[in-house]
This record gives sequence, C-alpha cells and structure tokens, in this order.
Amino acid sequence: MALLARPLAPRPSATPSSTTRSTPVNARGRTREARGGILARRLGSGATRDGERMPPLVGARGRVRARLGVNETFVDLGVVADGVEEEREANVRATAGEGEMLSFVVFGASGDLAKKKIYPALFALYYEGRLPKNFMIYGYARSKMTTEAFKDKIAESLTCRLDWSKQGGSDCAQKSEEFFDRCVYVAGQYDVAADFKALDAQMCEDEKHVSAVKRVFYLSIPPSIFVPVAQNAARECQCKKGDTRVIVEKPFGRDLTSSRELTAALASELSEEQTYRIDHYLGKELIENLTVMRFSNIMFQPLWNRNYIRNVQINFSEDFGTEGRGGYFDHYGIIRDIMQNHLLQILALFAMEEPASLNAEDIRDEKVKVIRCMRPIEMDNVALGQYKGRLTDGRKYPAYLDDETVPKGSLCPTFAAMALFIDNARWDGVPFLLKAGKALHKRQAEIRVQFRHAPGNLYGERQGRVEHVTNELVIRIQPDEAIYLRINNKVPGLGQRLDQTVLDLQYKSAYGQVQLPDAYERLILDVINGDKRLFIRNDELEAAWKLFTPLLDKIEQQKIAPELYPYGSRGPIGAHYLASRFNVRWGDTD
Ligand SMILES: NC(=O)C1=CN([C@@H]2O[C@H](COP(=O)(O)OP(=O)(O)OC[C@H]3O[C@@H](n4cnc5c(N)ncnc54)[C@H](OP(=O)(O)O)[C@@H]3O)[C@@H](O)[C@H]2O)C=CC1
Ligand SMILES: O=C1O[C@H](COP(=O)(O)O)[C@@H](O)[C@H](O)[C@H]1O
Repeated sequence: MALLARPLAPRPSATPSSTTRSTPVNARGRTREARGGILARRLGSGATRDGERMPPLVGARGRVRARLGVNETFVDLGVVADGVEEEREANVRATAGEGEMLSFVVFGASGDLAKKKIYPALFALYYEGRLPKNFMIYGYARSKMTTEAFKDKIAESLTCRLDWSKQGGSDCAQKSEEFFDRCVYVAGQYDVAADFKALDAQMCEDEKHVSAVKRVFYLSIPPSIFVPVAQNAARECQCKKGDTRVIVEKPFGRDLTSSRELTAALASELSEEQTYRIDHYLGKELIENLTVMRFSNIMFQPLWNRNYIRNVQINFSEDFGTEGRGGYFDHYGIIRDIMQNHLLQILALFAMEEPASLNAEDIRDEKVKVIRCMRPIEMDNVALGQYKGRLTDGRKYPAYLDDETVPKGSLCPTFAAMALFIDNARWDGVPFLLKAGKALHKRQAEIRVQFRHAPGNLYGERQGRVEHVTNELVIRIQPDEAIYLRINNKVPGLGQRLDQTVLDLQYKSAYGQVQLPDAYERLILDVINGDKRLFIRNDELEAAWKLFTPLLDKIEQQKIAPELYPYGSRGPIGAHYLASRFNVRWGDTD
C-alpha cells in the first residue's frame, strides 16, 4: 500500500452562480471536471463507480452548488432550495436503517486544535471506513463563517495518508468531497442558550429519520469557557435518541483546587460516564503498546522491578518554543503542560501492576493506585529552565521573553527535570527521572529503562566505562517509533573485546506498510465506541494534581528563577547535576 502524506488539492472557493474556473488537478491527477462528473452521477444514483452502495450524502445547509462536470461550471442552487432539502432528507432516510447515526460537534471549530488535529482525524476515520455510515459533523464557534468557508478551512489541513486508488478502493479526492458533504457550520455564542437550541434544532432535523443517535461534543475551546459550553450543551443539546458524550481537552485546571472546581462544575451537568478527558499521549501507538509489551512478553515480567531496573527516564523535547501560544503557556508552564499529564500518564502505565483485565476500569484502577504511591516531590529534586535567545549563522532564535504575549520578566519554566519515587514494593528506591522542555535541540519523546549491571566482574576489563555497559531498553514514542535494547556483545573476530550493540525494532522497517494512526484518530474512535481505557478518570486527575500542586505552589510562592538555556540547546546544566545526584546519566544526551 502506498503511503502518502500530501495536502489535498485546494477546494474551490464558495463563489456563487455559473462561475467558470481554471482546471486544477487533484492529488491523483484527475481534473475537477472529471470528479464533478463522478459526484454528479453519485448524487443521482447513490452508487460509486465501483458499484458499491455508498451512504447517500447529506448536503450542507446554506448555499448549495451542484457540479455538472461540464467546463467546470457550477450552478448555484440558492440558499437551501426545497429540492436540496428534500434530497438531504432522502439521504438521511436512506441510511436510517443502517445503524446508529453519529452527530459530532466541534465547539471552537475555528480554532487551532480543531484544524490541526480534529478534522484530519475525523477525515482519516471516515477514509478508513471507521465512522458510522450515517454521520454529520457540526462546527460551532462565534466566528461568522459560511458552511462553505468552514469546508475550505477543513480542506487546508486534510491529507491523504493512504492511496486507496492503488488498491482498487476509493480515491482521496472523492472521499474528501463525500466527507465535506457531511460538514455543517453553525455560528453561535458560547454563553447563549438560544444559540445552542438552534444547534439542537439543526441536529434534530438531520436526525429525524433515524431512531438511534449518538452525539459527541468536542470542547476544543480555551479552559475558561469549558463550563458554560458544557452547561449549554448538556442542557440544550442532550441527545434524545441515544447517548451524549463530551470530550474535554486539557488543561483540566491548573492546580488541585481549580481542577476540583472544574470537575464539580462539569459533574453537575454531565455524568462521569459521559465525560472523556483526553490526554493525546495515551493515543500514541507506542504508549498503547506499553501494556502489550509488559504483560504479553514473559521476558520483561521478571525484570520489571527494583531488583533489575536502576532508573527509568521519560523524556520529552521539542525543537521549537512557545511561538504563538505564549499567552496560554505562561499561565501553565512546562510542568502543567507536559509533566502533570502526558509524562505522568506514561509513568503510570509503565509502573502499574498488571490489571485484572483490559477493561477500562481495571486499567484505570491500577494507574491511580500507582500514582497514589508516589512520594511528594522535593524541590531539591527539581531543575527548572527557561530558554533564552540565540544568534547562530545570522539567524536569530527568540527568547521565551521575546514573545509579546508573555509578561515581562516572567519566571515561567519552559524546561523542567525532576526525580520522582514510587514508594511501593516493586519500585522502592528507583528514581523515575522526568524531563520536558521546549526550544531544545530536537523533537523527541521516549522512555529509557536503564538496568543494573550484571553481577560479578567476568568481563570487567573488556567493557570500558561502567555506564556504557548496563543494558538499556528504549521505547521511542516519536519521531520514528522504535523499541531497542542495548546489549553487550563480543566484537566479532579473534579477540575478546566487548562492545555495545542494539537489538532493534524500528517500526518503519518492521511495519513499513502500516501507516500509524494519529493519536487523535484512535481517541476519537474510542469515544465513538464508548471505550474509556485511554481517558483520564476523575480520581486519576485528582491524584495527579495532589502530587504536583505542592511543588507548583512552592515554585510560584518562592518565585524560583529558572536557569536560562540557549534556544536549540540540550537544556540547562542543572538537569545534569540533578541526574548525577542519583548516579544517573541522561540517556538521550549522546
Ligand atoms: N492547539 C493545540 O495544539 C492544543 C490545544 N489543546 C487544548 O485544546 C483546546 C483548544 O485549543 P486551541 O484550538 O489551540 O484554542 P484556540 O485558542 O484556537 O481557541 C479555539 C476557539 O475558541 C474560541 N476562543 C478563543 N479564545 C476565546 C475566549 N477567550 N473566549 C471565548 N472563545 C474563545 C475561538 O473561536 P471563536 O472566536 O470563533 O468562537 C477559537 O477559534 C484548549 O483547551 C487547549 O488548551 C490541547 C493540546 C494541544
Ligand atoms: O499537549 C501538548 O502537547 C504538545 C505536544 O504534542 P505532540 O503530540 O506534538 O508531541 C505540546 O506542543 C503542547 O505544548 C502541549 O500543550
């Protein structure tokens, strides 16, 4: 299967009435004229050119155009003409018997996350046949936008990952047009109940021919408006024909108190069952694989404890700063942005006991248990940093404080390293070293497990420096997903010299033909399927904030100044001193 990651051809702009255009060629080389013919035929017959019965498409509200496929001519059908409305109803009726309908609403539809992650994920799910046959996507935000402009916005970020045409399947451009036909934009305020009622009316209209509906609301909005939006959605837009589920984005508060307030406010409108707190790191392929690796391979089971593991490192680095998000970031800092959620979740999955089953509650029971066993974090076990500007080869890399949205003199850390301990029988005394930073020398996320030395000194003289001879298991989460194990090996030949080599599972070579899904694809699909394994339960959240809040309070109250490190460097020296206090070397500094 060919792997393609290419942007879609731009959509034609939404200008009305018999407009003649040039003839752009789509990613597959077919002109829009030809595609128009296919689309026109499909609209007429309900069948694809492969003869497969397709779910009929529900036309978008607002101005509707039909492509006739002749000289790129578009005929303006006016604002939801009667015929189109009938066709729309007929489409919904035709899929009415085909299982449950999905109505997916993106609140904050004009925003960054929606464009970067949510629409591409929804499209990929549709493309791969993972969405229910009958679905609609509603974008909701305050911005004034037509449905056509909304579709154009979505088109900017869609890519065709798999070229089905080479497999005899549907091609990307056709799929995307089908997808766009399911997208509708509704403008509204976040605190006006009447606007939510209007959204509900629109959905009810589209759902009227189906008996079972699932509504999913994605709160892709700033945390300051989580509560009013959840309230209005819950009060005005609850599904009357099935379940309503709400996806809440991080940050879930900024400390224990605000998190509790948020939880209570959401809980007064939505049950815990309906609430999906997303942490997209849990949707990453190698994080999903952690439990598989641990619990399905007997060779790891006896080693996974304090007797064999010397330390565990969980590292996150980005090679760019807070560009454009400084205002948000300064309110949170790197500990809240990355460590309290993404890295702690990884740690919990790494260190938890084997769950009774793969059931969501069993897994989350084990995660929360291990977080509750963690020792309070000592300030002495923490190193903080903030990036400063750098001029290299005539290019200027900005300091964090150069961002105009960041308050002058801010002490907000853009880097943190810390040693955590789990006071239970399995992990007693093993340092878990967490490190996260922005504007470092590379973008990478990984787990490193450094094992103890083999006892005895049989090969001592031939092994070189001590820290080079322990086994190290590396799980590289991104980029270039991989699992590799450093082992000692005899250098081939007549001598007796040892060196380190790797047993190497590179996903690209082992699973080259498989395109890894984006984390958001997996997580959105899980919400649709009602699988909560990869979502944060309220008691997990509470335990995570209990662990980090005292440290965050201290950092803020004592106004602890972060150590400056140059943009694009490996971070502050303090992180190395911290590791050396535990007789550890960061594994990612090679
Ligand atoms: N962007 C990212 O990479 C990530 C984002 N997140 C989280 O996802 C959520 C959405 O993020 P993102 O898309 O970046 O957010 P944006 O800042 O882009 O906001 C989304 C939309 O919300 C509306 N909005 C913005 N500010 C306000 C405000 N003060 N009052 C009312 N409405 C406002 C705007 O729409 P309009 O004005 O049209 O209503 C905007 O398009 C946030 O909770 C964020 O923390 C989490 C991980 C990564
Ligand atoms: O949640 C967040 O994650 C991104 C990093 O996500 P990734 O999947 O690209 O590794 C980070 O840039 C952002 O600051 C943070 O809010």
